[in-house]
Amino acid sequence: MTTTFSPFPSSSSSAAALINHNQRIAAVAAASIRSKHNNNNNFNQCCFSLKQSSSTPLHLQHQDGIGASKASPLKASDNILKDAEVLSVPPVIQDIPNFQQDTQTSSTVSITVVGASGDLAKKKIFPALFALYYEGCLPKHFTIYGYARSKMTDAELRTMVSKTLTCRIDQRENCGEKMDQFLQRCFYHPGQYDSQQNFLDLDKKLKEHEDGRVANRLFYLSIPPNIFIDAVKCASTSASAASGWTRVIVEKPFGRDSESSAALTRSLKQYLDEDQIFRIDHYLGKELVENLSVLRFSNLIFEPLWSRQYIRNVQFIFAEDFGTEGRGGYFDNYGIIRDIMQNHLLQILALFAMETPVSLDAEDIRNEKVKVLRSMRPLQLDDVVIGQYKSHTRGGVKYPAYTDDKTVPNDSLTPTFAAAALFIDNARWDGVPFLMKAGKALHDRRAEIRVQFRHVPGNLYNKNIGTDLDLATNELVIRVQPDEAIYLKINNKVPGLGMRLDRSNLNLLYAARYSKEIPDAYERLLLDAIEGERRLFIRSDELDAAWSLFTPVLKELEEKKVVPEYYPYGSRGPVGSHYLAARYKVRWGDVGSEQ
Ligand SMILES: NC(=O)C1=CN([C@@H]2O[C@H](COP(=O)(O)OP(=O)(O)OC[C@H]3O[C@@H](n4cnc5c(N)ncnc54)[C@H](OP(=O)(O)O)[C@@H]3O)[C@@H](O)[C@H]2O)C=CC1
Ligand SMILES: O=C1O[C@H](COP(=O)(O)O)[C@@H](O)[C@H](O)[C@H]1O
Repeated sequence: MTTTFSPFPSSSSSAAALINHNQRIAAVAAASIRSKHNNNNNFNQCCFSLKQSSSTPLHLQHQDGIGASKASPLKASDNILKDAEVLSVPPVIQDIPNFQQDTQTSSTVSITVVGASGDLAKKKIFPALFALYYEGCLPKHFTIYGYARSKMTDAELRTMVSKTLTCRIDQRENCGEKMDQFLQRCFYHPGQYDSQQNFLDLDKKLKEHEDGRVANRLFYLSIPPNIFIDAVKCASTSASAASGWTRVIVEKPFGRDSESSAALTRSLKQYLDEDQIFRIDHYLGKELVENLSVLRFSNLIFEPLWSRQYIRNVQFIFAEDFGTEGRGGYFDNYGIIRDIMQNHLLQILALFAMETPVSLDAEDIRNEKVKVLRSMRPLQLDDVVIGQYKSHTRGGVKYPAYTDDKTVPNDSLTPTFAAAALFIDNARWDGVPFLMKAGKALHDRRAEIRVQFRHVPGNLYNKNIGTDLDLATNELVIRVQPDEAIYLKINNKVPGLGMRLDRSNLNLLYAARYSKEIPDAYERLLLDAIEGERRLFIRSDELDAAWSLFTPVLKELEEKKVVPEYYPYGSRGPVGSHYLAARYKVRWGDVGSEQ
């Protein structure tokens, strides 16, 4: 018997019954198809995949037998959904993921982490690969190679990687064993990034592991951008897959302005086709960013409000409560606008503001995102405020200034904070300010989207609200991190005989609602790259459009040597950001007691 969570009241709703019935049928079908395809492989016990073949419409696929067997009644008092109960789009099983099919034909995937000795590889890439392995999401035949100039043996790489691996809080079972098994699949090849011979030697080793199977190869460029092209050239000419696909994940920064980004794209395309290039923006892999489209397009209540008619302004806020510690050398050449706004925040904005795509196919979504970006006005200098953190002593602890970093010049004007007002000149968003704010060394860490709705016209309760109508407008907050949540601020009557209103939140706090730990963005993105799912990766025309919005103002800031407003480490950032917001009659939603 199957227990399916339904949003409708028990069996009284025929619509609910129909959905449940369809889900059951689909789940049974899924289980039977899976059992055919899962023979002989141990993977895919709990991975979801959103993948569309070229010929079939897109469906959310359940690859784990959800609903097929586990019965776990939902207690009225227990608001936490068990994995098996999560409501999903009814699964229609028409499209078996590539690598599930691959295992049928005994293909392999070799993943080479180029720059394996580096910070990102240790912090994110190896742990994400292990998490995928742990969850049974990697194909049966896979090999992981670390590649870098540092001298290391396989055993040394394994020791290095093992220090970075953790088990999920809710899945510690057999973790040590799984780690050992995973580490046995990790190898190391030392080499220069511009040496064809070193990559030929890697190719030989990969072939030995591939053992005559159809060989798919994924290269993850986790190296500084100045050596991207050398590595791509060598990997593509000397270590491409002979029989299967070859894909390359490219890390940001994708250039530092329109020209350098276009030059990078041109160089990459000398060696790779666009569909081999996976430009990563890890914010697109974050759970709540993924959920943005679900929220909009699968709930009737939001989409009709999603326009200038009801939305006063939208805010994209990124804050870190630590400085550039350890990355000052990289950061000083880029600054916060390039590091966070031009990519992470702008990508979220595009997803937020796009029209309904024709389907969930990668190209349909990316087409809509490009249209938004191309409808935007290039950012004006007047609409930007920049800041840089300075040293601050609190509680006897001295926090450094940005320029205290040895790798940062003493007279650096590089912004570690920026606020900006952007506009989308299309019918849906004409005149709506889209405000962005991003900063390091601020008082807290957060990433969120805030949607402030218009005032209620002729509000009967205005006199109960007080003079500040702005405070009484509805606000939808999508908190990307930390403590993932979606909440809607509403006005509510305070219980009692009088008529007093207050603001309350309709709150979906993920930790209270879902028991499963949220996967790291890199897990989702690596899995997608292995599956060939491009939806969450940046296409070259998106990148061009994104750069053309920011390049002129970045040039102006540099040419005019605009001095940033200095703010103390651990503060709320420059006051200039409030003046900027006020110019557009906006108040930042993250300020004040009721956030
Ligand atoms: N670290 C992070 O949090 C994030 C990083 N990124 C991006 O990911 C990529 C990798 O970042 P990260 O791991 O921090 O980078 P690192 O500076 O740690 O470099 C990675 C590896 O590249 C090699 N390397 C470093 N500098 C040079 C050089 N000048 N010439 C040749 N090889 C060099 C080193 O390996 P060896 O000496 O062994 O060859 C190093 O271990 C970068 O593009 C970065 O912008 C993106 C988002 C976040
Ligand atoms: O890309 C980057 O992102 C990190 C923040 O990522 P998060 O997932 O930890 O929020 C930021 O610290 C870094 O400067 C930037 O390059």
